[in-house]
Amino acid sequence: MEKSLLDQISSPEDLRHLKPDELPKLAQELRAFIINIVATKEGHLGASLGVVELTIALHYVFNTPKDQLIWDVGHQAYGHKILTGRKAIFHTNRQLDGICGFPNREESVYDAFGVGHASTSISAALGMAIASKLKGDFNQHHIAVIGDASIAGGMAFEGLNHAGVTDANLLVILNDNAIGIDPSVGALKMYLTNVKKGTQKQDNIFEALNFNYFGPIDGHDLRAVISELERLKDIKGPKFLHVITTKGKGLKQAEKDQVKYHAPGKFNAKTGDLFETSTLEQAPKYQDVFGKTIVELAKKNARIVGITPAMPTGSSLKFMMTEIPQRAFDVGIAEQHAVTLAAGMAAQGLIPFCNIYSTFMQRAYDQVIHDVALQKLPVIFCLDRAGLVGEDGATHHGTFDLSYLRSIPNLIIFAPRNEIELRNIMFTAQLGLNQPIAIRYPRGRGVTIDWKRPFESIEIGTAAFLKKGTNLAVLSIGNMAQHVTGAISNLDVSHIDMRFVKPLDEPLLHTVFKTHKTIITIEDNSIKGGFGSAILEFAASNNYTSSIKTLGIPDHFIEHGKVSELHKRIGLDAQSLTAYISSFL
Ligand SMILES: Cc1ncc(C[n+]2csc(CCOP(=O)(O)OP(=O)(O)O)c2C)c(N)n1
Ligand SMILES: CC(=O)[C@@H](O)[C@H](O)COP(=O)(O)O
Ligand SMILES: [Mg+2]
Repeated sequence: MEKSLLDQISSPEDLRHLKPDELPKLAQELRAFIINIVATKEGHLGASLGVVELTIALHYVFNTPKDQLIWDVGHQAYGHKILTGRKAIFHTNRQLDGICGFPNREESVYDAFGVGHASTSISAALGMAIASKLKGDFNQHHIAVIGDASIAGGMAFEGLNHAGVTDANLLVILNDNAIGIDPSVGALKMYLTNVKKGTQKQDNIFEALNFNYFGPIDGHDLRAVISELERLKDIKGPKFLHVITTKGKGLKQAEKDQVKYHAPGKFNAKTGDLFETSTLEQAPKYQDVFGKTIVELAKKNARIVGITPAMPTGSSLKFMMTEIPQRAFDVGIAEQHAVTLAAGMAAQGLIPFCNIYSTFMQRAYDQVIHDVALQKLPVIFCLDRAGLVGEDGATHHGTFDLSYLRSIPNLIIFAPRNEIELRNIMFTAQLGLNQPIAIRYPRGRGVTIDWKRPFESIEIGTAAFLKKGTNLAVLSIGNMAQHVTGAISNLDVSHIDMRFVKPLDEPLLHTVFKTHKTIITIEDNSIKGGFGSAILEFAASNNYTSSIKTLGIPDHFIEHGKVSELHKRIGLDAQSLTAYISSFL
């Protein structure tokens, strides 16, 4: 049987030997290959389908890996991975010990920069361009490919602003498909829509920033994209190419329902139809408990507002955006702005629930300290995707929040062990705490099917004694309590769900330390500086000499894989915990 074009490509070198009129067939094959693998192995789909032609054109025209190609976020880089020597292992994408779902410098020389979080590509590419120049290499190209939602992130603008006053050999390609995970928002989106209509070319915002602006061009017209890139190669200095694409291109359902097919889960590769899994008799996702509870609370309390930076679907704030649109805000990929916006609202007496994935909150650290905590503004942070998130891997695990938040004065930190606790702390927080609170909860489903129970308020700084035993006490935080409950069912040990990392339930801790010789802390946050560290500090400052063991995320970045596999690997699954705890009895 004749080899397909895709089978003949083990590196972009091979691609560059193809004739231009062979490229559309290659695009077809590449698209089919991505669809086939993602249909069974899961992952991000729509974004990679949308840039198939652009990916081929970039590797065809530029001399990668010498020329540096940087994908913003990197969820659209599947075609890039497949064309750069990873076709044979692409079926391991995002799986334990398989390749990473995002470009990763350790994985390939073609992955010029590690990504996962949005809006970093322009700064990174500019840094490389400046470095090339300082090293005396004037022939290297530096290309950042950034989406329309990511270019609205503050950091992207900071990069453009700097690049515009340099003579760096930088090409920024805007992949404009008018959608992020959810529809793009904001004035820039409206501006780009007008540019596409041809009404706003003369006062081009990118030209105003000293970029040479080209486009917009059809990003699925391979011939047009290649000829434009060839032309731009010879133009020095900062250049901007505006490319119009369709997210999900080539799969009917993915083009039609771009939100669902951003990362659709398993689907039928032939028909494109999703495999619906029954959710009957399953506990709800934490995100849905958040989304439904905020609506319930906001209907009774007109001061409640909801904020999400570009994750209405992922956070389930979309429920409030549908039911109470005037009080629910998607601010785009703008975590820093989301936090300070919440601070401003709180300063005026509103009750903002600011929902940010734990990993993306890392972006807004100064805003949490300077704009919220220092002024004791009662913002309610809901940090979704805390702990290990699974297949997105190291860039996305929410395993640092307890460490980076715990040192901030005035901030209450709470982690629910189940959905009821999440509801009740949301209820408690909106009653008025006069200070900010961070509520962190995990990705995925909880444990309580009948989660919608009447609200009960939670006394700040109180733990829950779940099991009484002798000599050894396990102190857990958040949904790690579920692992511990499973692990100790046959052991004579105490189990306390501490609930609050700050303030700690000190009266209860005094009792625990006085009555147990061994204390084991368990968290799905970094061991360094997290919940266990708080207990160590408590013991040291009270001169307790009990033996304290801290379990949690070890001091290295955790790879991708199923959450259950990762927990097992680091000894946080119930079975490993049983063995560990038993060794002290
Ligand atoms: C700092 C940060 N916030 C949020 C996200 C989650 N996220 C991943 S992709 C994405 C949308 C990106 O849209 P766009 O740049 O237009 O690319 P497209 O998916 O359309 O190709 C978002 C919000 C992220 N990765 N990083
Ligand atoms: C690429 C990216 O950052 C998002 O698409 C992320 O993968 C979403 O994660 P969830 O699936 O947990 O919403
Ligand atoms: Mg987009």
